[in-house]
Amino acid sequence: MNYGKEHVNVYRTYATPLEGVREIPESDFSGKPNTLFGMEVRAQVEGEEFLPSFRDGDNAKVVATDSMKNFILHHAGDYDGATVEGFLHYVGSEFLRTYDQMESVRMSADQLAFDERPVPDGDGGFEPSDLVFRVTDDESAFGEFYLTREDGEVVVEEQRSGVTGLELVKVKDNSFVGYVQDEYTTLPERENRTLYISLDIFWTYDEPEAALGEDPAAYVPAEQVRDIAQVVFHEQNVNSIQDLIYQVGLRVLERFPQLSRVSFEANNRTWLNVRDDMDGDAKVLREPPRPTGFQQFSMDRSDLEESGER
Ligand SMILES: O=c1[nH]c(=O)c2[nH]c(=O)[nH]c2[nH]1
Repeated sequence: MNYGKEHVNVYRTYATPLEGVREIPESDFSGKPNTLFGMEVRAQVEGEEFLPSFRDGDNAKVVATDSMKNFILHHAGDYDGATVEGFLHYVGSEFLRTYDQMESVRMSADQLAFDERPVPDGDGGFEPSDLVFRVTDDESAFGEFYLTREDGEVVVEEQRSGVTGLELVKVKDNSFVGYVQDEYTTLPERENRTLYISLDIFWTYDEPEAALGEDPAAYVPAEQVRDIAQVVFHEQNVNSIQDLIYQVGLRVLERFPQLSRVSFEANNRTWLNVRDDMDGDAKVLREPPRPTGFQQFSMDRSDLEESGER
């Protein structure tokens, strides 16, 4: 039994900048000004006291989902941190502190991305505008907290962070060979395909509080995980999407010892070759027809230890 509000879009200007994150070799991301901090938030609440609203039509304990929306919007103005996860933990905790009938809340959000735009710096070069941003539908940071109350205190039951909606194409140096060949097989083996994937990556911390970003050196920015995926894709000649996401997972666990788990949802969107008379690596490609393949994989630190032993 639960109810809540979703698609609560909130935009906060001049939020706290994210500074002091640890840098990694795969990424030039070292923080962001958060001049424009947007999120699409979802709030889901649970509690035995909501049963009469379902069973008897008695709304005495119901906080209207419209009020939940107002609560989220209002608290975006009071949040003094720099991360999606931090905001979700803050506003989720405030729900539990404000409304006794809420026993637990599941707060999640996708960050709405805005790109800095280059403008002349007056010295012959360019610098990012601090005023004008491009609205994008690029990949976005994701956060989720499931919070409950224990002895009157808010505790974290579950935490998940992520980056979703990555779309990457690698034009060559990907194969897909060696799979089962039987009477149902029509797909030709390919030593050098153009591989197009869409990818969501999720991670959980050993200590869920590290996801808040209050200690930036222990925080894992979605931008850095995105960059790891791109770099591993660039570097490795993989034999499948399965192979690729495993290699990305190892690198993420290696770079961020504060994470206990990383998981993937991949979709194969590889274009189809329409000509076999082109020179060299050149191809002409078209969209693939439905249906589409997917891969899901979850790994923890034991996978990293085993890979070191191989
Ligand atoms: O990377 C891939 N993994 C598969 O399992 C698969 N199956 C398929 O038809 N194409 C692909 N590509």
